[in-house]
Amino acid sequence: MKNKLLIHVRNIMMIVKLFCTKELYFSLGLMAFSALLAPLGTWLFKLLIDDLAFVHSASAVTHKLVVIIAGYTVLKILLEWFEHITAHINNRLKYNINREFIRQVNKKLSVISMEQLENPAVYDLLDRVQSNVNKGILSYINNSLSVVLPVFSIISYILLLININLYFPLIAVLATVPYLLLMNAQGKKSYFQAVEQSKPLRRLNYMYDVLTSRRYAKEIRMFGLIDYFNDRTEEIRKDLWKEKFRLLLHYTLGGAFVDIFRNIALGICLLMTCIGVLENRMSIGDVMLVITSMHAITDGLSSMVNKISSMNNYTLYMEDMMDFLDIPEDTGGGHKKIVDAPTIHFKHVDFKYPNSQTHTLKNIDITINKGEKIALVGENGSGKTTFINVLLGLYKPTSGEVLIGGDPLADVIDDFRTKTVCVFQNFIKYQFSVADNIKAGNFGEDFHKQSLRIFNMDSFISNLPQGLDTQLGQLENNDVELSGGQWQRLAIARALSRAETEILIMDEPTASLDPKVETQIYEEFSALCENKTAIMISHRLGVTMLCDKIYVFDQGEICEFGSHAELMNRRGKYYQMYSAQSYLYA
Ligand SMILES: Nc1ncnc2c1ncn2[C@@H]1O[C@H](COP(=O)(O)OP(=O)(O)OP(=O)(O)O)[C@@H](O)[C@H]1O
Repeated sequence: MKNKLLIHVRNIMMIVKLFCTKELYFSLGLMAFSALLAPLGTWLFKLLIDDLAFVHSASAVTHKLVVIIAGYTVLKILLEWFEHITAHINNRLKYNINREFIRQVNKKLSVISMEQLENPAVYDLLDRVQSNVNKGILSYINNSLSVVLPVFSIISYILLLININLYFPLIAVLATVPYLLLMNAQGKKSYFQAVEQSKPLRRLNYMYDVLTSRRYAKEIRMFGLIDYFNDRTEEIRKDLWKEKFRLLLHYTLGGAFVDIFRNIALGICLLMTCIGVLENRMSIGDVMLVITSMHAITDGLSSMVNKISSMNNYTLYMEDMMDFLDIPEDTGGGHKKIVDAPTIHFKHVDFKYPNSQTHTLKNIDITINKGEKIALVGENGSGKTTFINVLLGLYKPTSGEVLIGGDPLADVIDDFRTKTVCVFQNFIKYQFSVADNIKAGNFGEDFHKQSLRIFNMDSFISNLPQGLDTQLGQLENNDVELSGGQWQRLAIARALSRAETEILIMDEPTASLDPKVETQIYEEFSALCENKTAIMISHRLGVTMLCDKIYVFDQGEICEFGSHAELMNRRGKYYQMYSAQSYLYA
């Protein structure tokens, strides 16, 4: 177990490095000043009571009394002002930290390798980071301030109390020890509970999503699944809360028990002070001062202990943040090497998904030359999309190698990705304007308008209410929702918007298109892919006739390849698949 103090120092340094702003220093200064002024108020109040004890008529209001009341009033005004200003600065501080935190997490998320994202332990960590660390960092900072600040006022109150009785501060400190032990134990328990509950919580959030999301609404209603999902959600929620309530009950009972020590300590000091007043050794003002100071010391210490224990608790969340920042990144190799000729060579590639027992790709050994038009066909689950994932460097081969122009993919991946566009099977339907949807394919930059000429995209867009500026989706009332096929056409237009693309990959490009647009795509195919390497995955074998070569996948292996004519002559798997669909192309 590492030294906790060192861990706190390291965490605070990380926070300061990542998030520190002038607001933090200003807020710290104001809070320290307020903490020093508070005991001064108690002391003025004691003087006031002692003075009053000797005044017997209104006319005898002494000059000293007026000065004390004025001083006390000014002090109170100042303290309240500081409180308001600190609250305002803290809000700005929270906003800055929040913004910076989200930026850091998003930056990291975008470079975590796909293999890591497949790992359930990493997924749990991401969940914990996203749901806890934001809160954790803010609490950590607030707590570290709150640990330091009471020190000033506690010392001032101890000095006030020592004047009355040397042992009172010691009694106050000892009375807080049980609280320290309790808080330490509870902080650890609640973290481990959070870790344990992260999996069922993720399932619960998924169920909420299924129940409330617009995209599932149709199916949920049609299959009458509301009660079924509500019951399953309730089951998970009940289990989670049973455990949470158990821990909360421990907190409540433990808190009630340790409070006894603090109140007994206060009782003892009060009794000794009252005896002192009766014996004329102490004043009435001293009684008020003892009560206020004892409360201030025990509350201050409890709050410090509470904050330290929360810091320990949040240290574990901070550890999550550190682990998160340490997750290996898919930096794309970080190489500046340029792809000369984008010849793709899969050299005896095997691939297995991280959580899978079997290989999804087996001994794939093919070369795709620059400018070739390739079709990948095969039954569902035969490995076509996985082949593309490995080609794009989203997953690394388990064995074998992918070479681009003779260089290992990792060495040229940055340049390869700028020269390659892919329309994924589950492409994103951005709830942006049409123009922004297309720009997303061109690194967010303006695009070449001729990319819209394909299969009448330009006339389709000009018929939309605001043309290229039409907002798509369902975020606002006037947004326009497209059909599945229209979204798919837009996704293809997005892919073609980047003029310098050399490799065009399309996974099921015509799946949602009507036969008219599909035919149009086939007619325009050569123009679309002019001078480009094109790789198409398709179950509709009409497109394969336009390709130079067809690779037939079967259970992760390439069982046949050749041109349409060659494969038809061969009368193997491709022939069977094509014959089954031939009525479509008659
Ligand atoms: N992330 C994943 N983790 C584990 N196994 C996966 C993952 N993605 C796909 N698989 C498995 O890999 C196999 C090949 O899937 P892939 O998506 O490559 O097939 P496909 O030929 O593209 O299928 P389809 O024609 O249905 O799109 C399937 O058995 C699938 O279950």
